[in-house]
Amino acid sequence: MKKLAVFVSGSGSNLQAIIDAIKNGEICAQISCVISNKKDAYALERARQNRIEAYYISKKDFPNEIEYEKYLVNFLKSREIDYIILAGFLYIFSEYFVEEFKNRIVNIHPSLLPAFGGKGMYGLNVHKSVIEYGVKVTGATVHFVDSTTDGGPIILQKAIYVRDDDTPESLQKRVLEEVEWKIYPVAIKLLCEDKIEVIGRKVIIKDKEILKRWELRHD
Ligand SMILES: Nc1nc2c(c(=O)[nH]1)N[C@@H](CN(C=O)c1ccc(C(=O)N[C@@H](CCC(=O)O)C(=O)O)cc1)CN2
Ligand SMILES: NCC(=O)N[C@@H]1O[C@H](COP(=O)([O-])[O-])[C@@H](O)[C@H]1O
Repeated sequence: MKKLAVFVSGSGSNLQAIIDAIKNGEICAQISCVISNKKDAYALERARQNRIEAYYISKKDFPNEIEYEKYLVNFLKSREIDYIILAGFLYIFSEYFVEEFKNRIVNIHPSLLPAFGGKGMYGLNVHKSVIEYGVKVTGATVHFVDSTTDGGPIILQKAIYVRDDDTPESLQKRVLEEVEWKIYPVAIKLLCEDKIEVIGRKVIIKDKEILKRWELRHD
């Protein structure tokens, strides 16, 4: 059974979707720990409610970023973590950390990358930019994490239409409910079942049936 570490900074609704998918047997994995860099993140409470080890570990408590990341690497390796799941985690890892877990860190971003990604693009900021730009479709992207910000190989995407009367808040709610909470558990299931192959920037999903079932088929 694969061991997951989930990194969070906020309310943890994506964490909850993953917890629920494990509980209902969709994902065969164990969340070994939840780690947040925000002490008051409700996601930590969600972990505790589900008897998952919850840790507040912040860069602020280390002399610099590299010491923070070295601590995290040792913390994760000592627990023999297989995959690192970023779920609203608002810290950008250096190349050092990413290389320690190459193609074993995934992230969900609330837009159709590469649009509306990069530094400063997180949470409501993304949906504000989407509405201001006037695009007709948006959605979410699950991708591998590399040394860039939001530029890693794309695993899954799903689109929804932007409505004329959407606010950033209404759009965020729909992207979470209709896209994120669906595609992230599917992506993690595929990862844990070794059904994802990465060839350069291309990501091949080796289980077309699950994509069809979740209307994520792309060929
Ligand atoms: N090396 C990588 N690390 C991370 C990635 C990544 O793709 N590569 N994804 C992010 C998550 N993310 C978007 O999906 C993201 C998170 C945070 C930011 C950002 O600009 N953060 C601010 C600080 C925000 C705060 O602390 O309140 C900043 O760094 O100035 C952009 C994108 C996770 N890590
Ligand atoms: N760039 C990263 C980013 O913006 N991530 C976004 O933060 C939110 C976290 O919500 P949650 O804490 O309820 O899962 C989610 O919408 C996720 O896509």
